[in-house]
Amino acid sequence: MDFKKIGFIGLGLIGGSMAKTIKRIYPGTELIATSGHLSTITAAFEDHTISNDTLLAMKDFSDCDIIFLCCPVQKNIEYIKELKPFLKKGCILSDVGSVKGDIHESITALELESFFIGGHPMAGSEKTGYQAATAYLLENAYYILTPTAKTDTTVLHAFRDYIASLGSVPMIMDAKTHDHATASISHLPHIIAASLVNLIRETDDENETMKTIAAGGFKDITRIASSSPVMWQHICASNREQILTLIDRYTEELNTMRSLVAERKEKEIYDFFSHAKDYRDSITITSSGPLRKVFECYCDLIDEAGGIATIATILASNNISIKNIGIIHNREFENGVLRIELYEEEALNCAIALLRKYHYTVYER
Ligand SMILES: NC(=O)C1=CN([C@@H]2O[C@H](COP(=O)(O)OP(=O)(O)OC[C@H]3O[C@@H](n4cnc5c(N)ncnc54)[C@H](O)[C@@H]3O)[C@@H](O)[C@H]2O)C=CC1
Ligand SMILES: O=C(O)C(=O)Cc1ccc(O)cc1
Repeated sequence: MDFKKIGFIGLGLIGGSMAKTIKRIYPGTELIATSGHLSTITAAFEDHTISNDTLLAMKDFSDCDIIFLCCPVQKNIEYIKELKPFLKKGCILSDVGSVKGDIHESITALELESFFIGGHPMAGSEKTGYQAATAYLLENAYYILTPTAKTDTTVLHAFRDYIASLGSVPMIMDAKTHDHATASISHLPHIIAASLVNLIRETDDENETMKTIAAGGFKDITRIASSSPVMWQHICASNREQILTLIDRYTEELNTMRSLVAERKEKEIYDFFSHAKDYRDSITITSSGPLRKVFECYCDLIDEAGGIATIATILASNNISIKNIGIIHNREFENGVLRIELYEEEALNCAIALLRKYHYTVYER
């Protein structure tokens, strides 16, 4: 299937990243977009991602082969009604929203099932807006597709292959399974992060002692509390039932822990953390998705001129190619450490053994 012209309604972090990815991989595809703000359209026109430089009406999307709805979830649903009269025959209507049940209900009510394939890239960040969009955000990320009962199989496969050609990893499932899973692994965590931040905001003293000394753990677990409030307001309204069930289940979990602490049940408290650790350790951590495994180690730099060159020479003279190398400073390595990325596991293991042989301190994570 040849997708020559693609439209975006909403061009923020996700819509903008989709558009930039498509332009990178298929520079000949014409992309058009509308958004809440003209400045977004101007920016995307000026960087040559889209071909229009004004806000568009729904009729302007009538010759698109694919239309991606990329606004907050309830706004996407509103747009479907407005778009209906202008969908050309064979156009694929899709979305990138974090909730799928609601939009499928509207699609059914509007008898648009043959046009619609729901979508949800499982990547993103706490940032918002076109300025945060990148042509690589969705690379290697799972991209869930939720077809309708009336989606043509050939069309579904063509769309799935197109998503794969953009570098994401398509996964087909039904809307209910999607909403149940995302309520657990995404929606509840965002609620917990925000509630934790609000708790600290409300209980901190006038010197902001808590905010000042907030350690890495607090920052790690609350990064997503910086996400768009309007986006999360829409998600909570749209996946209401699943989220309510999860909040109840989580409240039970907290109450159980509360009782264990109150009753000083040391063995059970140990088990609580130990079970969590084992399960968390079993979750593969990759930089942005399921495919990319990073083969990296961290090495203390000896403070002398040519320190990096010495390490590079040791590796090169043993036929180990370096994929990436650089000094990083973070919470864990405040004074800086050399991050070395290799191409494969065997090379990583050899590099670690070699560097240790030369008395470097090497950290694996
Ligand atoms: N932020 C993330 O990490 C992820 C978000 N999503 C989903 O992607 C969708 C978009 O989210 P983001 O790109 O993060 O948000 P964003 O805030 O970066 O962009 C939203 C876009 O929708 C437009 N918009 C908002 N209200 C509008 C209105 N009333 N009329 C016209 N345009 C309007 C904005 O102008 C902007 O172009 C949401 O449905 C969200 O659930 C999916 C995966 C990850
Ligand atoms: O930044 C993060 O870790 C996220 O969790 C981003 C995110 C937000 C919403 C989604 O529907 C999917 C991914």
